[in-house]
Amino acid sequence: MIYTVTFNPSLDYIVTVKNFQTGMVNRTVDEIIYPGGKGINVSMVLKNLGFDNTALGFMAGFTGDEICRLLEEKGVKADFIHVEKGVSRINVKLRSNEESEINGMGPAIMQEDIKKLYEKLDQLQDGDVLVLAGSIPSVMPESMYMDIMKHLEDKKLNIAVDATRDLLVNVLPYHPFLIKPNNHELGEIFGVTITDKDDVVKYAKKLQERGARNVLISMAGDGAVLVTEDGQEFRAEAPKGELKNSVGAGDSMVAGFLAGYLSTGSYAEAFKMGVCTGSASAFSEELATKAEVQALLDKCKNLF
Ligand SMILES: Nc1ncnc2c1ncn2[C@@H]1O[C@H](COP(=O)(O)OP(=O)(O)O)[C@@H](O)[C@H]1O
Ligand SMILES: O=P(O)(O)OC[C@H]1O[C@](O)(COP(=O)(O)O)[C@@H](O)[C@@H]1O
Repeated sequence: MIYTVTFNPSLDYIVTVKNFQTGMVNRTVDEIIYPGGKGINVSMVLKNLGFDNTALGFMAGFTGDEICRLLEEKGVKADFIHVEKGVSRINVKLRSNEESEINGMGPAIMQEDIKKLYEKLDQLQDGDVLVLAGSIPSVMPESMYMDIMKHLEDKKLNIAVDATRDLLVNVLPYHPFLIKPNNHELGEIFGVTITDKDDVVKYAKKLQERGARNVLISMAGDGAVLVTEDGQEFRAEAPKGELKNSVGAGDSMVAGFLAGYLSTGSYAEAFKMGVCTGSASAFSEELATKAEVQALLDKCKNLF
């Protein structure tokens, strides 16, 4: 089975404003709400690609109820823990001359809620895939994902982690199957700015030296790089197309990579599938469908 964990789900409120001006009243010309949060997006795309999975995590308040309702409407299996205080986030994605995001910090999660999550995770079996993705509420320790991996150390799981800074770096000694920082997040870890693919490979390998098995680095419109545990290295330019909504492109890439790997056992195929799923979501208003991904795979054979 595949499980995703989203500590900090969201409603993504995507608004378009012409010529956004700070300090002024701005009015939207388009607005839409999607369920979001990194693990949830991975679950939705895996479902679109035909991979049964369960979304785990924490929900709170009326926004949490709406996220659950939207997921049910989409047929995504979910088993969330409802926390007592606060509300799940509404993350604002502002599209104007530039894209800006305001992501909330999320409601507090109590120790007894964490205990309930561990009870669910204790049901995982050898061979299962677990995705730990996204930020955690600001009051929680940056060791959270590491603590989960440590707790599950005796099971033979493939664990993917998509997080930033210490939340990610702390898991490396526990040998995550996959990590997927983007090039900016990779640079942030080492205190450098990374733009070219030689540097991406250099720093991705440093994360492998610290324990990561496979490191997938996304570079938005500049493509992606993968370094694998068996010493292979893959680079690709991004597929060309009209950018419609990049929110969730990274999460789609994680879902595509896992789907590709689970169906073929090949890192080359997983990489292609990851890149094309990320781009198919970027070229679509909503998250990529299987047909959109397949069309891009067919069109982009020359990129790989
Ligand atoms: N503008 C774009 N054009 C083509 N592909 C894109 C674009 N933006 C994102 N993608 C695809 O989605 C993947 C993940 O995007 P990225 O923005 O790097 O992730 P994240 O959202 O995690 O920062 C990229 O590697 C690429 O394949
Ligand atoms: O948990 P974080 O890091 O605040 O990110 C949450 C946000 O990221 C998203 O999961 C999208 O992520 P990507 O664009 O990186 O794929 C949104 O749905 C959500 O609002």
